[in-house]
Amino acid sequence: MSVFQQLTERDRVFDFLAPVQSPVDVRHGAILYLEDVSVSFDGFRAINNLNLTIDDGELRCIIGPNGAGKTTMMDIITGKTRPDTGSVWFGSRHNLLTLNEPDIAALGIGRKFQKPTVFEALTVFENLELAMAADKRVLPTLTALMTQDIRDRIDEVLLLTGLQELRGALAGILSHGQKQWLEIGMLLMQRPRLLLVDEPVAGMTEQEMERTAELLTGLAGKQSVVVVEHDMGFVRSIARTVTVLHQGSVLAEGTMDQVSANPKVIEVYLGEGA
Ligand SMILES: Nc1ncnc2c1ncn2[C@@H]1O[C@H](COP(=O)(O)OP(=O)(O)OP(=O)(O)O)[C@@H](O)[C@H]1O
Repeated sequence: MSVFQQLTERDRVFDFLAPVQSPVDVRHGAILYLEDVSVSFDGFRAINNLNLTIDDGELRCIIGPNGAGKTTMMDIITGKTRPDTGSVWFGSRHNLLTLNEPDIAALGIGRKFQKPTVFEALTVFENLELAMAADKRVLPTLTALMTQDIRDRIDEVLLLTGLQELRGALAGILSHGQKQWLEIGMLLMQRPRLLLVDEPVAGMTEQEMERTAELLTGLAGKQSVVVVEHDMGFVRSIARTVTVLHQGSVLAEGTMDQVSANPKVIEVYLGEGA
C-alpha cells in the first residue's frame, strides 16, 4: 500500500502518530540495570564485569579515560553491541539482551551521538516534526494531517530547548550548540524514558555550555539522563552522581567531590589533567 493510501485511511491510527507507550516497570526505583556485563574484542576485555544501576529520573555522569569502555557501554545498552556475558534490564520487565536496536529505541531509550545529525535543509520545526514520523518520506503529507498533539509536543520541545525563536529557521544556519539542542529536541519528541548523551558540550562556547547544563538538568526527573563527558567543569556543573569507568569496570561512584578526591581516580584519570 502506498504512503498516500495509508494516510487517507481515516479509520485507523497510524503507528507514527500513535503516542509512545511507556510500559517500563520502575516500581523498584531503577530504570536501567547492568549486571556483571563483559565483552571482549579480539581477546581484549573492553567491558569487564560491569555493574551499573541508573535510577528512574536520575541524571548520571559517566567519566573515565580514553578507552575506559564508555562508548562500548552505550553500545551495549542500545543493542548495537551484544555482551559476551551478563544481563542488561530496562526497568524490571525488559531484558534488553533479547531486543534489537529499533525495539530498544521504541521502548524509550534515545541516544544522542557526539556529532549533530540534523537535516540542514529543513527548518527547526520540520526537523522536530520529522522526528515523530517513522516513515521519513511522509513529511509533506504529514504536515497537512498533523494532529494538535504533535503541534503541542513540538511547542513544548521548542520551549525546553530554547529554540522557539528559531522554529522557522533552516537548521543549516544554526550554531553548533543550537544544532546539538535541536538534536536533543528531536529525541525528546518521542518522549524517551532514558536519554544517553555522548559528549554534549564538545566544541561549545561557555555560554552554550551553560545553556546545555540547564537543558539537561531540566530534563532530569521527567526522564533519566546518562551523560558521558570529558569536560570536568561541565560535569561538576550538572552532576549529582558521577560514575568513573576504568578498564571496563566501575572504579568509583559518588558525588563529584567524592570521586575527585579518590586517589585511584586521581591516578588513572584526573591526574592526566583532564
Ligand atoms: N568494535 C571494536 N573492535 C575492537 N576493539 C574495540 C571495538 N570497540 C571498542 N574497542 C576497544 O575497546 C576499548 C574501549 O573503547 P570505548 O570506545 O568504549 O572507550 P571510551 O571510554 O568510549 O573511550 P573515549 O573516551 O576515547 O571515547 C578501547 O580499547 C577500544 O579500542
